[in-house]
Amino acid sequence: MKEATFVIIGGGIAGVSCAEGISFLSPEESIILISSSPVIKKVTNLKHLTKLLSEFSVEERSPDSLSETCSLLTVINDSVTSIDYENKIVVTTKESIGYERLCICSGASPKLIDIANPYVIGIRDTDSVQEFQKRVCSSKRMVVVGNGGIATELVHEVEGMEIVWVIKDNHISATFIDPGAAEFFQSSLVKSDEDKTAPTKRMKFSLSNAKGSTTEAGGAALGPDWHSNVDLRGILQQKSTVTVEYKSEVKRIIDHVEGKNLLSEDWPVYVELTNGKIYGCDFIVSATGVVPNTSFLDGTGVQLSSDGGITVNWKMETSLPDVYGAGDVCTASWEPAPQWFQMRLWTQALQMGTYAAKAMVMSILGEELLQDFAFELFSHVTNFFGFKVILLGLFNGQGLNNEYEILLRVTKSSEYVKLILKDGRMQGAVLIGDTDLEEMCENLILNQLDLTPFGEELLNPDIDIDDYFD
Ligand SMILES: Cc1cc2nc3c(=O)[nH]c(=O)nc-3n(C[C@H](O)[C@H](O)[C@H](O)COP(=O)(O)OP(=O)(O)OC[C@H]3O[C@@H](n4cnc5c(N)ncnc54)[C@H](O)[C@@H]3O)c2cc1C
Ligand SMILES: NC(=O)C1=CN([C@@H]2O[C@H](COP(=O)(O)OP(=O)(O)OC[C@H]3O[C@@H](n4cnc5c(N)ncnc54)[C@H](O)[C@@H]3O)[C@@H](O)[C@H]2O)C=CC1
Repeated sequence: MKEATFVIIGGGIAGVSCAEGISFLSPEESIILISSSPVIKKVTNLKHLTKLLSEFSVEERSPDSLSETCSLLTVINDSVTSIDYENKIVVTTKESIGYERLCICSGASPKLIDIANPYVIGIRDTDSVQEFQKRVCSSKRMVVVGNGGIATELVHEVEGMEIVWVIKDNHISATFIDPGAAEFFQSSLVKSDEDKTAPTKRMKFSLSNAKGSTTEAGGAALGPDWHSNVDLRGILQQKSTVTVEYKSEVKRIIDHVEGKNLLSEDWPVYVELTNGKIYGCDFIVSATGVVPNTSFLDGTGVQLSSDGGITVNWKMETSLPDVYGAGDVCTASWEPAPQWFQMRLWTQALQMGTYAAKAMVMSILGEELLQDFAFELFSHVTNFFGFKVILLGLFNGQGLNNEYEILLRVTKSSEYVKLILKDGRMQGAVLIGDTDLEEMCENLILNQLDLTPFGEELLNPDIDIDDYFD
């Protein structure tokens, strides 16, 4: 039987950063990484924008490429089928592997609205993007269900199609942004070019009187800009049109025969929405979140959280002895720092993988572990509708029970800045466009300075606010 001091399940960002972390801290220990996917995901071009915000590329590499940084690492391309935690053995389809410490980084899979319907697809890995591209290039209309990261990206990227976007909420991209930011992006939905103008709004208001807006296992998940090298063009010779169906869900999916009778239009498949409308389309994208890959743990009694993730404590330990978890597969179940919470994102997969490595190495050495600084503040940088989007801390007032103030500055088609303040102290920020405010906001959230004396000047575009804090 093969054996290693450290065994890792998963070749996504969490698993690979865990292997690299162990090799860095304990280069003389053996590591086996088992992954169902033949390629591994490696973080490259890491660029720190601030202490906690970082941008990076994610590359698909052959497992051999890891030998540069991890000399005692063996990568096995196989699927884990079960774990015998009492005897410290991982069972794959071909063999059994012994461990001293195990880290589960098996990621998540798309949670589809109808897993059995061939017209419903999800997007997660390279294979699923190829399938998506195949559908797009021969289609006129798709229905996109969901209002998170994938739906937001697709609606912007796909050309030459009619897109019907079905969302439960009353504004777009609700997983990430507030109604005000959604309004800022709204012009991008009609894909027109607007002039950049001077700031149109700069105001301070409390939430209550804010106007209108209150403010199983496939490959590893895709990397940033996954769509940039994929031709996502439908068969219509025009820009895509987007029809948003707000506050609605898919009530049922209707087959070709019944749908044609109901609608007198000929489409491969139809959806009936909870608002009573029926749309025919070529296919349906279910961008409705993820479900952690844990089926190989059935029968172990491992503690799972209500979202299906493996419960982990602040040391990334699961409820099974010497078994750790990191990335999308796990649910952070410790008392978080006031401005941190979990979202299933690259940055957190990287941070958790690296930190789990440290926790496992410290536990073997019997040394004390301290909580990582990365878990002090939620931070995320991404790109929506062609704009840089930075989210810091409680960027949507999460957990503040609507008891906060918003400072807002909007320059149409250029920037959207929203700061969340409670008792004069900054709790979170949404920075869209090239605002250059990320460092200041990060510092102000971390140091909890009383900002009452600055008032609205904090967002005065004519004042270099950094001068105040030098
Ligand atoms: C289309 C798309 C776009 C995204 N865009 C962004 C973005 O812009 N920014 C961002 O921060 N996040 C983004 N994400 C989320 C991000 O990709 C994930 O949070 C992150 O990659 C999770 O990494 P992970 O290592 O935990 O899991 P995964 O990447 O899912 O890796 C899991 C690994 O485990 C392996 N595995 C699973 N089960 C087994 C088994 N039984 N045996 C052996 N191996 C197994 C898989 O093959 C895979 O190698 C996006 C996700 C998708 C799908
Ligand atoms: N730029 C970024 O940061 C991106 C991040 N991602 C990440 O990848 C993962 C997968 O992305 P998404 O699938 O977009 O998940 P998500 O968690 O971002 O969004 C899921 C959306 O689906 C909705 N939903 C759930 N069940 C539904 C149902 N039955 N009917 C209608 N709507 C339903 C939710 O309300 C939510 O709007 C997530 O972890 C996400 O954070 C994905 C793409 C881009």
